[in-house]
Amino acid sequence: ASAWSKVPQGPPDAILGITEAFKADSFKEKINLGVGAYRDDQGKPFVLPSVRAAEDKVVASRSDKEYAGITGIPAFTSAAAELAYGTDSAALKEDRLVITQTISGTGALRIGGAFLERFYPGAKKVYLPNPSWANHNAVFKDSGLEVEKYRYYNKDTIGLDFDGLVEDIKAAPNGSIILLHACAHNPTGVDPTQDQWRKISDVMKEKEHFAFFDMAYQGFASGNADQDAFAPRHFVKEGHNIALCQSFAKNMGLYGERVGAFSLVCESTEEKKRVESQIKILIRPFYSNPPIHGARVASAIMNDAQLNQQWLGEVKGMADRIIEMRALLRKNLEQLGSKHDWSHITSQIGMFAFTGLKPEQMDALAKEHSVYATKDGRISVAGITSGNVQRLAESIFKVTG
Ligand SMILES: Cc1ncc(COP(=O)(O)O)c(CN[C@@H](CCC(=O)O)C(=O)O)c1O
Repeated sequence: ASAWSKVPQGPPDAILGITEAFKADSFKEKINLGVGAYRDDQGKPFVLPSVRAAEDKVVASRSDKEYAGITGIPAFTSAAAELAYGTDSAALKEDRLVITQTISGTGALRIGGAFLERFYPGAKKVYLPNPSWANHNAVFKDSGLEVEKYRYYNKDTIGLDFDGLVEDIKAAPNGSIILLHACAHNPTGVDPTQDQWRKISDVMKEKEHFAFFDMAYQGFASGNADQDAFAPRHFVKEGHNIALCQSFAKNMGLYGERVGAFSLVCESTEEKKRVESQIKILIRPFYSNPPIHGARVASAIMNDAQLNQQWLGEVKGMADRIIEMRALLRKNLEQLGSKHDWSHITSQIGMFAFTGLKPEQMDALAKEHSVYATKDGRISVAGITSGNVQRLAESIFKVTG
């Protein structure tokens, strides 16, 4: 028998599988609200002009194609660190930060998970918000960590279950690893307020928990990169030595270039050196060293004052279009006479709206209306355009009454 005769058929990916179903639909007015990837008002993928300009510079430089170091392109990682932690960060000034380039945000999470599995002194278990990004579970399980949940979302208020969150964080054994979405929570679009983040930081300090931040949407949530990084920066100011995962897929539109970074705030430069040596030992047998093109483009943007300003303006433009589509969808639903309260569509933030629709209603949207999104009721607002918002509202109205 073949070596693989025992290999079982696996299910399609909860998120990426939606695009496959969308592509298979021949209806010309079909709408894809599945994958969290930005689209312009014509529903087309958007390559930021600042990225095109930076890419032209990179190509014109005729650089060689030598290996990068194991932790990637230094000009990229130092700029990524400044973007995330802020130029005035004590961790940067005191040279206490380990940072490595990674294969986008997923790679950052995986390297982080693998490092914690190998070296975390406490329980090898990570607490994820309920719900969280569909891939978090597998990333940490495959890293060899156990996965638990903490309450995050209140389905009755379609808002944050803050009391439940605090209770579960307090109930976790001291020194637990807690995963936190820095901004634009996926899939709910519900973020703690700054005051709630302050409270979470206090509770986690009391419990000596380890804060593991996933920041996949910096700049993309509010349109302001500093505002979106409030939580990790506050935690570092409060003395938490955090882990942080960055993705440049959404805020730079570098999806397929796979540009990201993983960083760890350490106690001292001496500790940083030891930790960095082990991060390199961990990465080397994984993929040895990262791809250079995307990181060079991101570095060319962040290290050039004019391109960086242009980029930040373009990120704000994307965030603004998302916010506008939220308002349009809510308005259309209300104009159709829907009796439901749709205020969460405009109060949520970032790429996604958590509609509150049930799996069978999401199935109906796909089967009867050619509107594709994940079964949990999440819609990628970036897939909404001024051209399809009316049909989308009508479709949602029909399945929710
Ligand atoms: C919270 C969170 N972390 C990490 C990632 C990983 O992004 P990278 O592309 O590896 O940088 C995503 C992307 N989630 C989007 C995109 C599609 C996907 O990978 O699931 C989504 O949820 O639709 C995310 O939403």
